[in-house]
Amino acid sequence: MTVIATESLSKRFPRVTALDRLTVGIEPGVTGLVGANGAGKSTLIKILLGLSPATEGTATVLGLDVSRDGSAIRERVGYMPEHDCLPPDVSATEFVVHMARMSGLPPTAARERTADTLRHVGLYEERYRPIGGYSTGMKQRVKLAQALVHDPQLVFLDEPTNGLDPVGRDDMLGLIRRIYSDFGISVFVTSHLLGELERTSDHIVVIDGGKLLRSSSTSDFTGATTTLAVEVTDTDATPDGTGALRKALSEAGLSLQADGHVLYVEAAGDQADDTYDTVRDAVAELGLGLVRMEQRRHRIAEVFSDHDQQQGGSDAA
Ligand SMILES: Nc1ncnc2c1ncn2[C@@H]1O[C@H](COP(=O)(O)OP(=O)(O)OP(=O)(O)O)[C@@H](O)[C@H]1O
Repeated sequence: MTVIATESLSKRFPRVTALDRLTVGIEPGVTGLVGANGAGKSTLIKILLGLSPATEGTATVLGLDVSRDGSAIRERVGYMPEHDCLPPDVSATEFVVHMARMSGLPPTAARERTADTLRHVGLYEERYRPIGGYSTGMKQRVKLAQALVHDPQLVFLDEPTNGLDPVGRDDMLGLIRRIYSDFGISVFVTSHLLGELERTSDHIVVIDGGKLLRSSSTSDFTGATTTLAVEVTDTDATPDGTGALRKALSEAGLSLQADGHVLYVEAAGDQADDTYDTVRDAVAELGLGLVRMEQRRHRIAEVFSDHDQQQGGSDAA
């Protein structure tokens, strides 16, 4: 089943086109929407929630039409907004129970679901303290809890790692991953940071200036290359282990490049197994320690820079 589908979706403000004929289909799972500030991410979420009308085109969420069925969509979907929107004087429990009641849960179910959800996001101990005294990370967790409390089929998370330190970011990304793996709730999460979506999402949609740049599975983005990354330790006998290995592999006829302590060795086609053996034997012969030998993977940032270069090339032509 397609969770989200848009067809030539556009949103024009008087001075700016926030979405420009966006056509995309999203399946169940964790999907990352990546784009720079102003790319149109929040605008898309607001249209998908039925909160803001599109200028042109159509969109469905869980098979429901955004232009007609906004309230039915919002019953089935959770939303974690980007900006701080929490009342400072109430506790996490009071706030999340209130949001659960607003979503139509009866009082007892609202209390039970609130306790479960706050436990899931790691706020159980602090749940009776006023939100005003919470750290940014705790506030983000309250926003996540209120998006999950009514047991939606899908959640929209708008920049959930905003303002978090590296540890808080990792924790939040782990929580997001578990929303789908533990509860089967599909996730549509936005970020301007490529690396975090690469780790968290099954599928990635990239937009820029409201236009679709690419939509594909994360493994397609980061697909393994035919290059082998090799890193070795130095020894007393061979103080420049990388240099010695580089020389030995060149002499063995392999094509390679060095980047700091990492050697990138071409291992394409039928010769790939032989290349692995040659590297292994050379490392053993030099008496070096092998830190890693693995297929190098693309990083999403490289896919972007390739794309930029292609764009630049065609513009110039
Ligand atoms: N209500 C509005 N009126 C006029 N322009 C708007 C409005 N909302 C958004 N825009 C413009 O539409 C473009 C896309 O904004 P949007 O908030 O969707 O981007 P975003 O990708 O979510 O970025 P950010 O992460 O900075 O929020 C921006 O140029 C923004 O200034």
